[in-house]
This record gives sequence, C-alpha cells and structure tokens, in this order.
Amino acid sequence: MKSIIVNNLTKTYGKGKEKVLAVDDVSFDVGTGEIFGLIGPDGAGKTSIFRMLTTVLLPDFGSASIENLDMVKDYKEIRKILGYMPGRFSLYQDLTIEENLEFFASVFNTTIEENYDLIKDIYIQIEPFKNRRAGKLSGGMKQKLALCCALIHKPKVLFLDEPTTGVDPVSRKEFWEMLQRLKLQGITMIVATPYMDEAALCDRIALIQNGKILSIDTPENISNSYPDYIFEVKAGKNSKVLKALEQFDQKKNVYAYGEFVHLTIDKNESFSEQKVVEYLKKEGFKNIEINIVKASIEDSFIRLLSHNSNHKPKYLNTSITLV
Ligand SMILES: Nc1ncnc2c1ncn2[C@@H]1O[C@H](COP(=O)(O)OP(=O)(O)OP(=O)(O)O)[C@@H](O)[C@H]1O
Repeated sequence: MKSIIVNNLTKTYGKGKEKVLAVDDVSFDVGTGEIFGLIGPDGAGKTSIFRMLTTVLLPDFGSASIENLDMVKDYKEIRKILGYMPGRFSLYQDLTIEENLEFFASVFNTTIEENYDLIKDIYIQIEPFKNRRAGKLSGGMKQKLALCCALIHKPKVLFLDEPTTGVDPVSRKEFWEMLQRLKLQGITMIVATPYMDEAALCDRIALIQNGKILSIDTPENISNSYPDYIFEVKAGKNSKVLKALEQFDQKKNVYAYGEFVHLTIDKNESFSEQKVVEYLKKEGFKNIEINIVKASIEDSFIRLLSHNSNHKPKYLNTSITLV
C-alpha cells in the first residue's frame, strides 16, 4: 500500500534574475509504515517539498496524494492526518512541557489522555519535567517534546524536517530508536536530513541536490551499486595526501573522508594498491596505510554530486558540506 505518491512536483521562487528553481520535477512514493529519507545538503529543496506535501505551499506544477487524498483539493482532510515536526524548534518557549502538549492536543480537538498510548514511550522520559518551560529544556528534551506534539493527534503520516540538527549524538541515537518503534505502529514517516549516518537508518532514501532527485533506492542498494573501487588512505596530514593523490594518474576522484582520504579508481583499470604506496613513497610520504572499502551512502552521494554539478565536496564526516 502506498501512503504518499508524488508526481512531477515543481516549485520556483522569485521572478526574472532572482528566479530559483527549488524543486525540479520530483516524483517518488512512500509505502505505508515506511521510513523514507530525503537526503541532501542545505538548499537542496527538502523543506520546499515538505511544505508542499504538508499543504502550506502550492506547487507550480505536479501533484501529490497522501493516504489517497489530493494535496490541493483535500488539504483540510490531509491536515487532520499529518504530523509535522519542523526543523527549527516550533514550540512555545514560555509554556511548560505539559502546556505545550495540551495546546497542540486542543488544536486537534483531542486530549493528552485520549492518545497517551502513542506518545507514552517518549513522554515518560520528559514527564518528570512537565512543569518546566520549553525554553529551558536541553536540545534532546525539546526534540522529544516536539515529537510528542507532532504525534498527539495520532497522525497516519509523520513529516520530520531535520529533526536531529543541533542535538547531541546520544539523543540522536535515542531519537532514531523512537522512530523505529513508531514504525511498528504503522505510521509512515518521511525524514529530511543532511546526516549520512541517518540515511542508513531509513528503509529507502532519495538523494537530492538543486531540487532534483539523483537516486532513489534502499541505502543498501545505493551502496552496492557503486561502480568503482574505493581505497581509504592515511599517510599523515590529509591535506597533503589529498594534494598528492590529485596528481595520481589512475585516480578517478579523491576527497577527504573523516580521518582518511578516499581515492576512487575505475574498476576497468589494471591497478594494485602497491602502485599508490609506491607513488606516495616517491612523493615523500611515510607510514602509509591503504585499505579497500565498501562504498558508504556518503561515497555514493559524492559520486552523484560530482557527476551532476560543479559543487565539490570540501569536508565530509557525518554531514554534507559543500563549497
Ligand atoms: N521563500 C523563498 N524565497 C526565495 N527562495 C527560497 C525561498 N525558500 C527557499 N528558497 C530557495 O529554494 C532553494 C531550496 O530551499 P529549501 O529550503 O527547500 O531547501 P532545504 O534542502 O530544505 O535546505 P535548508 O535545510 O537550508 O532549508 C534554496 O535555494 C533556497 O534559497
């Protein structure tokens, strides 16, 4: 069963020279109970897609349905079955945890008690602080409260826009465990994130850049379909290794990757790791470490980005940064 169907969605902002094509002919679908990730750097178009699907922005072109309801014609019905956790903290800072939750429940004509079962797991973690104002909560607690508020009317589909930005690693992990539990209740989730490690936790992902989808598949299939060899190389300062490998005649691509430099080589080339070691030794490097590695989502994204734009990845670790 498909919960979300998106066809040729297109959105531009501004006019003339100021015109920005934010969403460019985007199509995808999301199955009931699936966690679907929209993965892309800042400005890729994720929020614009979310705003159209949550019926707060009209598309220039294209259509979408959510639970068989048309995004434009049936927007009032859609709003009743959607939960939306926006990227920036959206709660009332001067209201307490409990007051925020009561407020969101009342907007949907419901009560905390009525839907307590759905939020119980998450709410019990912040309930001891229910009289604390939202503005005084830690990042992780704010995020749990925002998720409770997005769930308080028992939505069928949950939109999460960069839900873990600015949250510590432990809270990020806990948050994803909460999403996995919600999935068991049959809630469809669509998550926008710039974090590559979170991409791997989704059932399927769409890699998006400049408003265009570059690839849609399971994280596993995206990694497995990487066409080249990837070697991780360490030999002292990454900036120096990068500079040297840029001149290596068999390199296809080279970029910093956490504490390593990744070197990609066409699978059709006759190649041995020893060639790189010898080359680096000749360039004056010592203590050279080189291993062949399986492509990560990040590697796949870098390859797609370098094929599709003039943007070059500058620094990569767990989130995408482009220059
Ligand atoms: N109201 C607006 N007016 C003009 N341009 C806009 C507007 N909203 C977004 N844009 C532009 O549209 C493009 C897509 O932005 P969007 O916010 O959808 O991307 P995003 O992937 O969610 O990135 P971010 O995380 O930075 O919000 C960007 O180039 C952005 O500058």
